[in-house]
Amino acid sequence: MIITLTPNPSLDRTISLDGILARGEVQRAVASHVEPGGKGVNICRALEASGVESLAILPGDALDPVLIALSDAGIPHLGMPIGASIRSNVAITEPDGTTTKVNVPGPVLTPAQQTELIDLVLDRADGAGWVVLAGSLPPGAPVDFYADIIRRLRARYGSAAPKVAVDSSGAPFAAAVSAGPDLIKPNGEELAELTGIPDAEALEGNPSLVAAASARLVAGGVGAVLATLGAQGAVLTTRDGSWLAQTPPMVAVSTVGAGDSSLAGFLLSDLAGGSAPDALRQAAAHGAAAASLPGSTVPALNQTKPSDVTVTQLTHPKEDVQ
Ligand SMILES: O=P(O)(O)OC[C@@]1(O)O[C@H](CO)[C@@H](O)[C@@H]1O
Repeated sequence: MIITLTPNPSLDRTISLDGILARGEVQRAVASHVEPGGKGVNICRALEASGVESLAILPGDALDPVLIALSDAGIPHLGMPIGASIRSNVAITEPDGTTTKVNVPGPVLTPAQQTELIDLVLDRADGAGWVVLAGSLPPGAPVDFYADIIRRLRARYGSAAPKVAVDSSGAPFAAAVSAGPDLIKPNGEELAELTGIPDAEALEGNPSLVAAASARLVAGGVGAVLATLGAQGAVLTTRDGSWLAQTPPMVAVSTVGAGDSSLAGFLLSDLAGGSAPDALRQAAAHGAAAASLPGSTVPALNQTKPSDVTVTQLTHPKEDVQ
């Protein structure tokens, strides 16, 4: 069982253009998709598509379009009523795969609502294999919101605590990293920010540098770093080493949620007893399959092609991981 917490979920609208996005112009879209979203929600959608038991915990009223869509799709979820609408995020995709995304802040969670949400996660985590803390924080939540959950899960369940994965951004991500989660899933930009590397683009294009930066986080107490690098592939770093996964070149349809699908692929392989390189291979296969689908559509395991993924071991100075 995998529990995800999405404290700032969204209704994702993806608008497809048949040309280039023109700022300041009126343009006609050729298609539009609406899906329940937010990183943890997407992860549960991907796990559910592959028959893996999961529960999406999120703030949201029973009649909110996001919760209705989750019910209609048969995604197990637990919504905490907030008396406000879940935000709507917009993505605009161009034929060459370029995706422009605009995310809005979302409804405020009061301190009492934050406590209630955290208690839901702590209570439901009993016996879970993984708890995934995913996405931005809603306005009103303190930066150590995720870090606090990690510490409280470990205080409550001790050696039986579920493993914790985090995918967020900015200060809340950095604070969570300092609590030593079992897995983090940054993209290149987030990894650069977490490790103080000024040139994110140079980092993304250099897998050995990604491995060395990730190794510093592992040395600091993070269990593993799954860095997703878009077309450059993905790099997994653990105390045992680093591996690079690469998929055949492709033109993306929509990259929205590809990172979430990668994390879902990693988790489902890990739950099935896969080795670190196996889990990385499935993560890359899931990410590529997601990018080939419209909107934030998630692939099922049988839509992914792990045999197309090349996994190679990377070297980085051993002292970096001690
Ligand atoms: O604003 P956040 O919480 O950082 O990201 C939200 C979001 O962009 O993440 C998912 C894709 O990863 C989308 O479903 C959703 O709109």
